[in-house]
Amino acid sequence: MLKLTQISRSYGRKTVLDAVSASFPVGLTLLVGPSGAGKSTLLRLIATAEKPNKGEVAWDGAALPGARQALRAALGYAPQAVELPDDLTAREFALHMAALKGLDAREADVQFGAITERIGLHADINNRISTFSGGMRRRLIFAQAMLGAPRLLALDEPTAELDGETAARLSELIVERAREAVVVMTTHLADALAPAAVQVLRVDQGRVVPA
Ligand SMILES: Nc1ncnc2c1ncn2[C@@H]1O[C@H](COP(=O)(O)OP(=O)(O)OP(=O)(O)O)[C@@H](O)[C@H]1O
Repeated sequence: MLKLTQISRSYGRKTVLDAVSASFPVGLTLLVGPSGAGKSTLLRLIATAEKPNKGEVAWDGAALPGARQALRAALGYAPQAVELPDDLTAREFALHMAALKGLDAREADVQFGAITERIGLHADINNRISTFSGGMRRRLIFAQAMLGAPRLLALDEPTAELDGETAARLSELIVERAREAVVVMTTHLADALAPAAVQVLRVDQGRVVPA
């Protein structure tokens, strides 16, 4: 379980999140809200890619920073925009990410094969990332986040830029993982996944409230 208590985050004078409290149990939590509302900011705070100005993040009942390593060890994170190493093949990149997570290389390779098979990327895993389209890059970012069966999965618009069928395949994997993991996902298209979610939270004007 992930818990945020009275979290605030500002950029300069702009307060993006204002004393936000929320709990994220095992299952799928969807974060919705208008563009620029702070959904990605909230996800970066959860993924420890950024620190709040105020407030507390707790994982498994223990507060950060003490619990930061435990949270990171449990984390799979698919940010919205990230620069990928164009010279590597998708598989090389995935194995690099797996090594950073401390996963066994052979096991990670098998997992990467299975995940990419499910999301229609398998035929391309030995191709250089430089040849990848936007949708292929997004699927690769998603696939690396899923390595190691993370107990905490933070996904920023994972189905953006994907066609309906591919988005549905990703969604299936997300829902499967959410059976045993805390999954927090931002989306502009909550309708399709809302029935599978334990909660839908709306981020707007500094607040996070049930949608
Ligand atoms: N590093 C930063 N420096 C300054 N301002 C930032 C930074 N990151 C985010 N912001 C601002 O914080 C606000 C929230 O941005 P965020 O990306 O979290 O919104 P979002 O809800 O994810 O939007 P979208 O749905 O368009 O992805 C925006 O006004 C954005 O300009």
